[in-house]
Amino acid sequence: MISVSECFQKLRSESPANGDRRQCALIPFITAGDPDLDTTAKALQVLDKNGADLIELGVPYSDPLADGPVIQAAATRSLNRGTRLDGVLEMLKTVSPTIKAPIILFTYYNPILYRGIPEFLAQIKDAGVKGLVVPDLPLEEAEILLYPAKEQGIELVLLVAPTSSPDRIEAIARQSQGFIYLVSVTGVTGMRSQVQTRVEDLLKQMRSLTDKPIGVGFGISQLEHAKQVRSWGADAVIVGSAFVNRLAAASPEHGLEAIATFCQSLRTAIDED
Ligand SMILES: O=P(O)(O)OC[C@@H](O)[C@@H](O)c1c[nH]c2ccccc12
Repeated sequence: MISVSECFQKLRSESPANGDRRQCALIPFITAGDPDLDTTAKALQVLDKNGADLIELGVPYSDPLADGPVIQAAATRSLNRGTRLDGVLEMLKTVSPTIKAPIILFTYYNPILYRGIPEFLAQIKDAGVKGLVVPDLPLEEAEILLYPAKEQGIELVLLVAPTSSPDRIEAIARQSQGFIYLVSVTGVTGMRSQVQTRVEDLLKQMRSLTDKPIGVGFGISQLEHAKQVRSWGADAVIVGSAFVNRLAAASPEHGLEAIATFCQSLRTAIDED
């Protein structure tokens, strides 16, 4: 499995010479263990086969402060089933060699601190994880995680909020590894009726500060949203709640079918001229 950065380099190298029709990565997010870890393993393979370039996998947590109702409910269901980090990593160890999309693990900071940074990083590396997002890790503390992660070949992706000042955006862009996660709206994750046009300005502003890939997430739930974000020049479109919602269907089989179809339709929408 290639790294997060290599994945974006590959996409850029595949973009047409004129450069304006950049390839845009599709990054789905799902919550591990919802409805169960077997289905998560299958879901990762389904997403990989249906157009995902990278995949975000959320470790369920009891206090997901940055998450909206859909992902909070998924985390609760998963925790109630007994999903724990060790089980997620054990599942990943068997699945990651079978998929090409780099896995980006999503976890809040507490579980990392509880396990200890060196131990945590060694275990996720062993499981085949290539990227890490810790939504509640402030930039000021990112370094204590960023450098040890780098040593393990794991790229720590930092988040830019729409309210971040230009200086802060510049500092985050400099530190972020793999790509920069531009959060499109203030508030929590969750499907919204449209993407804020402010994202277009923010993307332009960030382009002038860095040439690192920029992924846009939060509220993207329609094919139109994905096309719009891509037309604004994003290097990746991140979709979470809309996948989590579809996976939580009447049965695991229905859920897997639903995310396969949705992933394929997003892929087509993003690649269309
Ligand atoms: O769910 P949305 O609105 O599509 O947004 C993606 C988001 O779910 C995913 O990237 C994510 C899940 N949990 C997070 C916590 C913080 C930032 C981002 C996330």
